[in-house]
Amino acid sequence: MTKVAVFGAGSWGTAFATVLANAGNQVSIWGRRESLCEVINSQHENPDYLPGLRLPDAITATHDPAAAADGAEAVVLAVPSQSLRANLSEWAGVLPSAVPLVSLMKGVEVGTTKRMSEVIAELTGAGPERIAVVSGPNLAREIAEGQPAASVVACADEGTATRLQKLCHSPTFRPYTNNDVIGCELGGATKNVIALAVGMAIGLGFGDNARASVITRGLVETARLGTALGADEHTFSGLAGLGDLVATCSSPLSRNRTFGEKLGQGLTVAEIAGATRQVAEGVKSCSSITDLAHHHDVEMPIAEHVTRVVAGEMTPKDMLFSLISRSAKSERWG
Ligand SMILES: NC(=O)c1ccc[n+]([C@@H]2O[C@H](COP(=O)([O-])OP(=O)(O)OC[C@H]3O[C@@H](n4cnc5c(N)ncnc54)[C@H](O)[C@@H]3O)[C@@H](O)[C@H]2O)c1
Ligand SMILES: O=P(O)(O)OC[C@H](O)CO
Repeated sequence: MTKVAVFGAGSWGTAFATVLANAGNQVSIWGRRESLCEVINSQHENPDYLPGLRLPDAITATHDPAAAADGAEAVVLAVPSQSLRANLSEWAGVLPSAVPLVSLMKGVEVGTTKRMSEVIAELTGAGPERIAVVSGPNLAREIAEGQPAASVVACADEGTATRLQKLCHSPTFRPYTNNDVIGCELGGATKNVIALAVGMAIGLGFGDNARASVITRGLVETARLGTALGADEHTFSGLAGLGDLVATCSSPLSRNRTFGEKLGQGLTVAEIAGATRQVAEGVKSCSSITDLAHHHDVEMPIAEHVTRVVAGEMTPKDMLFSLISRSAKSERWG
């Protein structure tokens, strides 16, 4: 049986471990809290992130990164984007030197504006043929419940992507390969920011026209940034683009949409963040995505406005009416 290591015992790390186990692999999860690892091993459940769901027997958890990585034929990384650099500095010595490193993360590093695959390359020295990304419409709870979903395994090396595709193709999870790592990562990170805006519209009591308008124009600005950075524009109409954007902006399970909804209802960033242990990546990544847009001279009005709301410089209501009142133009991708 193939062993896969999953670093991160949160919602998605645990749900993706379930996919891997259901696809026939032995999975070792590294968890930050020893007490949670003990509960996963003894009760086959992750009560903090996926309460009430029984995990497959092929999943075990450990607080020891060397034990998690030992003998693994692939290493999956599922920690918050902004902690990845610090985490990899600690783990670099124990990660196997020749196996694929798979990012499940949907964020852009604050300060450096690096995508997660770039942080992985910098910290581990791995080449593009070893670094992959899994991204798509994959709300963790639904996946862990065994509800059907598709996703994308992106890697510059087709052979690596195909091997990883086989590792995670389960009876309910259908992965497609893609060689556009940049597009898949930017699709995943930017949809979180658009979901914040959609959530704000919902929190303000606006209806489906407002949501659909933000989703559609959000996809346009995501593709605009992506193509400026070298992504394939077709990626944005695929699972890691439109697919993930629609799932996230439609689902009450989305942490980013929910965060936006609470902003729209008048709560502050500090109040909302203080009330949850889960990460809403868009709250930090909105500023790095806006920075990326500035560096590449790309117009991203929704991301810009969300960044201002998160920084406390604008209210959600002012944001939506400011977006509407921008100078009128032609509908186009360029
Ligand atoms: N939850 C989903 O539905 C989902 C789906 C696809 C992708 N993702 C992405 O996966 C990544 C992980 O998200 P998640 O949903 O598992 O988040 P989560 O909030 O559910 O869990 C985060 C995990 O990281 C750990 N953690 C927090 N701070 C840490 C630190 N400084 N060092 C190490 N570990 C730390 C937490 O203890 C927890 O185990 C994010 O980038 C997210 O966007 C999530
Ligand atoms: O709960 P969110 O908002 O982090 O979104 C989860 C996934 O990324 C959906 O694909």
